[in-house]
Amino acid sequence: MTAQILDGKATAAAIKSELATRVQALKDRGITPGLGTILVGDDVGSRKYVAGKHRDCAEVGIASIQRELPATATQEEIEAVVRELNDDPACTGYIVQLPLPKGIDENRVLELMDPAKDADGLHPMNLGKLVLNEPAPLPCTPNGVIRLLRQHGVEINGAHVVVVGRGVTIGRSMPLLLTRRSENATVTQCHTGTRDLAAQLRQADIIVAAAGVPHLVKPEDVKPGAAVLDVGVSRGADGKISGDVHPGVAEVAGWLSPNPGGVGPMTRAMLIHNVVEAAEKAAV
Ligand SMILES: Nc1nc2c(c(=O)[nH]1)N[C@@H](CN(C=O)c1ccc(C(=O)N[C@@H](CCC(=O)O)C(=O)O)cc1)CN2
Repeated sequence: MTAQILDGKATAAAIKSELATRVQALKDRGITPGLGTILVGDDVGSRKYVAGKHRDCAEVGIASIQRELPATATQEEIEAVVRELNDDPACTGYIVQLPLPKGIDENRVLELMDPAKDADGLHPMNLGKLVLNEPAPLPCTPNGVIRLLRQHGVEINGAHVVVVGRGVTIGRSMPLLLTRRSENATVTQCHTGTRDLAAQLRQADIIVAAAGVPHLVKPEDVKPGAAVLDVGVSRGADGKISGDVHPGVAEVAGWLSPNPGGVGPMTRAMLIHNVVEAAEKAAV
């Protein structure tokens, strides 16, 4: 078996094209959405991701507001920029690129954001709304995973999904999205404390690998025909990306998201989606 590719690049391009039409409709009413980003430090990956987010903004007609601080920035300096974007009317939504440098209280920074401008869906109020099933911006990577599966006709309803990872940007909220009535999946969440990960993986109809451990998911751990989403990113000294999924999985899985070119572009498309939705909501 050779897996069908879950093409994040093409799917994201189609979503962005539809969003560009909605941005134009807002502009026709005199409203220009603006995405702000706060980047702290010099992590190569974070810098690339933020640059990609601003390229997407230009592509769909959203204004860009970029704030950068050095790795030595203090908690107070970062919080001052958060307050500035909270108060800036040109900034209709923004994100704080994660992770923040060691020693910075990430949660305090996220809590300080105006929840109405939280384009990532990571403010505690918006995560709480997700738990309560109330409308809120959805975390971008988990939402991108679901859109990618739907676009390629992978059955989520009734599927057993194994999520590997418990980080704030995906692992924590992925099960919440998957177990909504609209998705109706059964989820097992695994992490570094899971005793026999391979045994859990072998039960899965869908695997979402977001551990950040290169080639953690091996071909022999995958049920033939399963859908495998490679979310984790480990970057070598040469800047080359290794995903969480061993390349041999392509011979066993029914569907596989490439990395790069899978969930990454979908994360960015879902961010633009959140910015457009927030601007439309504010315009009513
Ligand atoms: N505030 C946030 N921080 C982080 C998030 C997030 O959703 N919000 N998620 C990840 C990183 N991430 C988003 O910021 C992200 C990861 C990957 C990509 C992407 O387009 N990747 C490309 C490859 C790019 C490259 O060459 O390195 C791909 O997969 O094709 C975009 C965004 C952690 N932080």
